[in-house]
Amino acid sequence: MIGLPSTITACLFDLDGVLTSTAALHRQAWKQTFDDFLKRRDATHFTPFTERDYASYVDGRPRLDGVRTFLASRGIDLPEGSPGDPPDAQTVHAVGNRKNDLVLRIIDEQGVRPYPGSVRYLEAVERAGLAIGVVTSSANAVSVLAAAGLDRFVRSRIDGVVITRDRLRGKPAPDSFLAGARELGTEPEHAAVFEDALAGVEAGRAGRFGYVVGVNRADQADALRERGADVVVDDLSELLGVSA
Ligand SMILES: O=P(O)(O)OC[C@H]1O[C@@H](O)[C@H](O)[C@@H](O)[C@@H]1O
Repeated sequence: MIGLPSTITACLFDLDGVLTSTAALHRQAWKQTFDDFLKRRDATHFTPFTERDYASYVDGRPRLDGVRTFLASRGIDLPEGSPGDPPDAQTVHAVGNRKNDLVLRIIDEQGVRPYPGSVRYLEAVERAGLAIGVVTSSANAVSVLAAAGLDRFVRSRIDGVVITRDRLRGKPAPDSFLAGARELGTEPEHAAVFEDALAGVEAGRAGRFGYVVGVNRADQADALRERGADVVVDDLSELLGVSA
């Protein structure tokens, strides 16, 4: 038993914070990036980037959407710029590049760890014969999946690179999850979404997926439920041995 309704034939997992512990590394890199940016822009009125800012404006969204959404929340509008902008330029792309340099350095230093409960859950899902896909906004998913040794489970992957290439709207829009379901040949009503980010749970609800599992890694169980999670767990292993 894997804790899902019997109508579910496919599972779409977010990556950072659901399968691997990399969500905390992204949060750390974003905080440093935005705090440096805000201080440099106006040191006198500096108000730090908070956990709440991360959950509301950045978590789960594609990198550049995170930059735009957070800066808009502070009334800051930067030119888009272009992908090759140097990290110290005053553009949306440059801020994104700065964060990416930093997160890659942090990942390199601290390593990528899959949650043991998530590995056990993936094994159980595989044994139960359900299809497995990963749907993440991160453009670094290929290397993170490989470093965590999880690529062997994954039949389809929609990531930040695919989202940009195919011009999909990022989470909280449902497009990336809908693309994941399509790749697995499943209708959304027969697929379950697994998400730790508020924007991701919202995307699962907006796409009318058959079941949305909220994974509570940041003390936000109520908010995950409010955004549309059918069930909230602290770890995927809680679903093992449970019938929904
Ligand atoms: O910067 P990347 O690796 O493309 O990741 C984009 C986003 O990917 C999501 O998985 C994370 O929750 C966000 O924190 C991150 O910003």
